[in-house]
Amino acid sequence: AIREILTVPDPRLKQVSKPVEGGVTDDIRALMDDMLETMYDAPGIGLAAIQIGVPLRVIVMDLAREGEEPAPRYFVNPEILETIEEKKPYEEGCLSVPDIFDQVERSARCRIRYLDYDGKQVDEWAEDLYAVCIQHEMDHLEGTLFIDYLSRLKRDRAIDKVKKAKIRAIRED
Ligand SMILES: O=C(O)C[C@@H](Cc1ccccc1)C(=O)SCC(=O)c1ccccc1
Ligand SMILES: [Zn+2]
Repeated sequence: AIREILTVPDPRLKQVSKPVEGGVTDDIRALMDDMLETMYDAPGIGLAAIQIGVPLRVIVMDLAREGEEPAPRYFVNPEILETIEEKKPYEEGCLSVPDIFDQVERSARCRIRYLDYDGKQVDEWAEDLYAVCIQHEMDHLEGTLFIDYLSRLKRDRAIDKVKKAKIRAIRED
């Protein structure tokens, strides 16, 4: 089912998400199915469970472009084990900070470990957009948004713009 995506300044987005206990159960898989459906509908390329109000360490992602075969990825209890020194800037967006885009620098490559949809442990290196997106999503699990890396002025302006857009949307209904 498509779930509501929380947007700033919702305080729930600042929660630190808890690890999934008891492995990848059918309930966790049902949650990830809803997350993926919600992400595709937005549309987006990633989603953390806290963005639909579930404070669990679960992430979904699909980096496939328009017209390409969907390539869904599922991450349960993901950890970043290593990052390299080299940093790269990228123009990021966030479904919880709609219509705001700004440059953020992150490690160019990182080594991640997680449980996949079937509960199997995966340990792999991420680079390019995969590295950018997984670091963005992992931040969500710590209650951190990409606008937290911007200046206070830019962050406050972004939050104000999202607030105003929400009020406009309510008036138009
Ligand atoms: O809020 C999120 O986690 C989703 C976010 C992920 C992300 C995007 C860009 C850089 C880092 C992380 C988004 O998907 S924002 C929407 C977006 O970037 C996009 C939407 C449609 C097609 C392609 C990109
Ligand atoms: Zn985000």
